[in-house]
Amino acid sequence: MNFISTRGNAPRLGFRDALLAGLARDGGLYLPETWPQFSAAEIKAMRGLSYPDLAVRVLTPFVEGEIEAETFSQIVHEAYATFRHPAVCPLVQLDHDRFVLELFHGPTLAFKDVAMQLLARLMDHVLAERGERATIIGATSGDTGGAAIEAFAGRDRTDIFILFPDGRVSPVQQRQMTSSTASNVHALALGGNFDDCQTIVKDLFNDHAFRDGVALSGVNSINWARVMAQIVYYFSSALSLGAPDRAVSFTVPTGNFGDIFAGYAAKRMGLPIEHLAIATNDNDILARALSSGAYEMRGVTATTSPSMDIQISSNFERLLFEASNRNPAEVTGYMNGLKQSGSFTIAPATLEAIRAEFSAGRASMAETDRTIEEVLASTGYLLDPHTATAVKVASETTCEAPMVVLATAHPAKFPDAVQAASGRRPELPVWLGDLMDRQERFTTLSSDVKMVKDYITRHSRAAR
Ligand SMILES: Cc1ncc(COP(=O)(O)O)c(C=O)c1O
Ligand SMILES: N[C@@H](CCOP(=O)(O)O)C(=O)O
Repeated sequence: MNFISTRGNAPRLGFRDALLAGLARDGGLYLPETWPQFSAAEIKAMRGLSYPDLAVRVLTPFVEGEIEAETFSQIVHEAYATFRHPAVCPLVQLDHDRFVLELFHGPTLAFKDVAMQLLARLMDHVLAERGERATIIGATSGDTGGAAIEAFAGRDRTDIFILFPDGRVSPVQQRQMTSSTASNVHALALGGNFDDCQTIVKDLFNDHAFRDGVALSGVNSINWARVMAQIVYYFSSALSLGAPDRAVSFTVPTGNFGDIFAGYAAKRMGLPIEHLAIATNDNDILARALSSGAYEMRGVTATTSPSMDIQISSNFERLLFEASNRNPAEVTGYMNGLKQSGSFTIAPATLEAIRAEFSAGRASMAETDRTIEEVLASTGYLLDPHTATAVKVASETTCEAPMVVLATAHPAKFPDAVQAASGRRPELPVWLGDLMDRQERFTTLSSDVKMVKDYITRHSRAAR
């Protein structure tokens, strides 16, 4: 299996090189040259597999020929042994046709752990095989950072630098990033918002001398392996609800579009998905884009679902590539427009192709609060604010198939917002009970690419 860039001007890579590359050298995002296919009979044969065994089955086509089968299976099993629920990603029924897919049973209580625990082990394996080191960079609006730090802490072949927007993440998210005692971890608090952090990350990848000089690698969902790992829970939940004999729909709280793009990938691979609904908060650029065809940046609003406070939704580029019949020139035109003027207009045929697969809706902060309160009152289930945006959008989505809402974070990551909405204060699990007493260690920098570059050059052991 080879991987190609959405911008059509970077080398095709095998899995291991794509894994280490992060962003393609032409500024695009890698994705598989062709989608692996599972027949209905093959999907039926997946019923009853444990989550790690299912992950091996679903992901093998992407890594075959690049990572030896037994090694891959061992890495996958180790990754999911870090989860505190035997099902890894359990499905909980809210009422007769509404389900919540709990993705927060990993070490940092967010869906990011599902991919990050695997990614870190895969990178470690490839770097050890090659006798190399790498500099890992990531931008976060709160959850990616904690999950990446947890997964990479103490790994000898990597130094990790996480850029987070100062004052715009929840106190729990911040402490998860800043309380690591590992010497290879660097939490950097930057002025500005998540988009500013993400832009710096992309600028560093696009500076080829710097990128090569520090062996830069990325852990955001611009890295194909992140999205790849997230495909598995679409399979696990759909299988529990009767796939392939019955179709399933999903509503996904969306920011950078990595999670929902994994759902799209599952569908391309043969999983019967009727509908994919994008849920946004007040930062509703995706909902506006699907409705009008104009992807237009406005200022970022700080909300009670901070991890979705995003305007530059990176993986939307992967969808534009797919929906344009894999036309790199069209995608490059859109991305140039976004860089130059903060907007682009999606061509009618491409927009139609997107609308055939996706719908989108938004939940304001007041609507999110009301949803948390109502669901607690009617079912006894406590939602986090990100998941609540999706429950609200799911309630407005018409489809035949049962609806699965992705629960992307544990409510205890956002105790103030959840308490304000519901009157109930969610507690951290016992094993994380001392988190807020742990010592913080982080560096504050201005949102300036040169300062970040200097900091990394001084602290990365991969710098040549
Ligand atoms: C809790 C939570 N929900 C939803 C999202 C949005 O996911 P994605 O960026 O993959 O669209 C994020 C951040 O990515 C998140 O941390
Ligand atoms: N919401 C994310 C933003 C980064 O998304 P990613 O999936 O591309 O890493 C976060 O919590 O950091």
